[in-house]
Amino acid sequence: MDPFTIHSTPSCSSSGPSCADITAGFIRQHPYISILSSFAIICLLTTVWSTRSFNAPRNNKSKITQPPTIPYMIPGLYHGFGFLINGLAKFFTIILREYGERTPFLVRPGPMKFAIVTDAAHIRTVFQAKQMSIRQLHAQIFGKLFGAPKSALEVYTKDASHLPEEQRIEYAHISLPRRYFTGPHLNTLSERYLADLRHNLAAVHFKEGNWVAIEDMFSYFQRIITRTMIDVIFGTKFLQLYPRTIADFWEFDRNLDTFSAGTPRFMASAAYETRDRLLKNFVEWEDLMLKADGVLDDEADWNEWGLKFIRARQKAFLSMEGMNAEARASENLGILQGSNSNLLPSVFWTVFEVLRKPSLKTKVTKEIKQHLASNSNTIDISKLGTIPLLQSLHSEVLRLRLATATARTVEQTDVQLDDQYKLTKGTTAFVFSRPLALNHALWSQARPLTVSKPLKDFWAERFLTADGRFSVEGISGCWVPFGGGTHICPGRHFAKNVALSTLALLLGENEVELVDWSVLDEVLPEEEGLAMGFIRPKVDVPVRLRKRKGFIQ
Ligand code: HEM
Repeated sequence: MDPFTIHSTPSCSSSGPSCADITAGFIRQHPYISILSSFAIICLLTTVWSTRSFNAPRNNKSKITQPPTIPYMIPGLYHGFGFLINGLAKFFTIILREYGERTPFLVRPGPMKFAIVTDAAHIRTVFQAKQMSIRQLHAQIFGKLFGAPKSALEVYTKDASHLPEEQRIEYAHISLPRRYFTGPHLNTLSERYLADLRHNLAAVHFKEGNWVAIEDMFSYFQRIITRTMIDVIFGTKFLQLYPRTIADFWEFDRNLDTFSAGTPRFMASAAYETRDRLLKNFVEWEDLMLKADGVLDDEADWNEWGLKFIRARQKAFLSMEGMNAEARASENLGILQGSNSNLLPSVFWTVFEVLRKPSLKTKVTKEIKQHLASNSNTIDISKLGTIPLLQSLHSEVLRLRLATATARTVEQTDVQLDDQYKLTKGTTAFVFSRPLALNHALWSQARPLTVSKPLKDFWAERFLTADGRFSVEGISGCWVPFGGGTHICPGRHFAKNVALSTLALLLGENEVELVDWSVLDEVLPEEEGLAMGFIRPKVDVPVRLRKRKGFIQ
């Protein structure tokens, strides 16, 4: 065949069928084309319309309305697709990166309505509003993330005000942690942590006089500190029975987004199997505890089955209708996650920042030496937590290296955010710690001294006042790593004690050095917009440790 011959193709000519006829015939033969093109047109129009309404200036300023909804493509589904494919953390990260400057606004993954607030006054309102609660969110979290059975979810949402206090979920979630993570209980708990950490460090490999190389400080901390936290909270029996828990927990934690997006089991079977194993172990462990004579009523702050706090919770759950063994196991998985997930990076970055700045290391070591317990060369944890420099160091780590999210849902009447916007029933407001932590205008207005160094940089002294005191006065609205209001993290004092006593133990009882200074520039990723989670070191940080003879002199 002549390669240059132009072959005839169906064309629109005056003699043959018209263009419209050909198109109509084609569409009749392929009806899905018309459905797809109608859908594309609807999406296009919806995008144009929703973008215009999001950007439109507010004409009627006297009318209080809901915040605008960020642009979307598909009516009814709104932003549901992005939510499903990305999971909660990535979804919010993308949204904050794009619209973070324009809050408050609404995001709507399908039937849910989320409000994003970053203004300090709005956040105060959200934390304090009586009409907002955490109930709906808890039902979601325990159902989706921690695998609670459907039959238990009502416990989180139904009104239990007619029941005795001990049979309400708030008793286990608010009253008990407040009681057992403060005052004398906090001291016992923190001492226990320090003793167990010392024991676990010694058990690994430390001998006086020998340098021990650690290839990656982050995974080393993951193993040793998670072990210590589990020994303290759930007792030493737990890891004896289920030694795989540490690895399983971090595998579970890595997959939180999979669970929050509601990914079906067949698409993430390994993640679900890991969670099943953790839950099964908690069920079995509790069963053994309940069979052990007198353990549940033991008044000691700690025994080999864990903290009194855990036993008191188990007892409370046993009296609540719907909280069966599986539901109690998900609650324990929640405690395992809540007590380790953010804690680990906070300890890692605290130690890392001190090790990489020799002048800070010298100052911190001097403070630790000055605050040893009287008459002995051991660490006095309650004193440690009052040293201004260490308090500031810890707060700065939480400000810059963690990204926490807190949420509350409007239960009944509207909540007025300001003279323009309100949140209506069913809206869940999200507060993210990180956009606030990096908001220069807010910090400089609240306390100008805090921005003497750029907020994107780590500055251990940021929270010190001109006369050297530690204070969050004026800046508490921009620093919310622990959430706020009634549900503010009850473990925050313990978290501080853990981070600072780990640092003091490492520096005081050991010599610790970074091995490879050349990796320092590569450790920190650019994670400005991260909405939830923590800044993970990009490369391994090798260190070496040598046990001192006694405590540092
Ligand atoms: C640096 C470490 C930690 C951070 C950044 C952190 C952060 C948070 C945040 C943001 C919340 C939600 C607060 C709210 O809704 O307003 C929370 C709740 C909670 N945290 Fe922590 N947390 C840490 C360590 C711990 C530890 C060590 C424990 C216990 C041993 C703990 C126990 C809890 C509990 C039980 C809740 C639930 C409170 C409730 O629902 O009322 N946390 N935490």
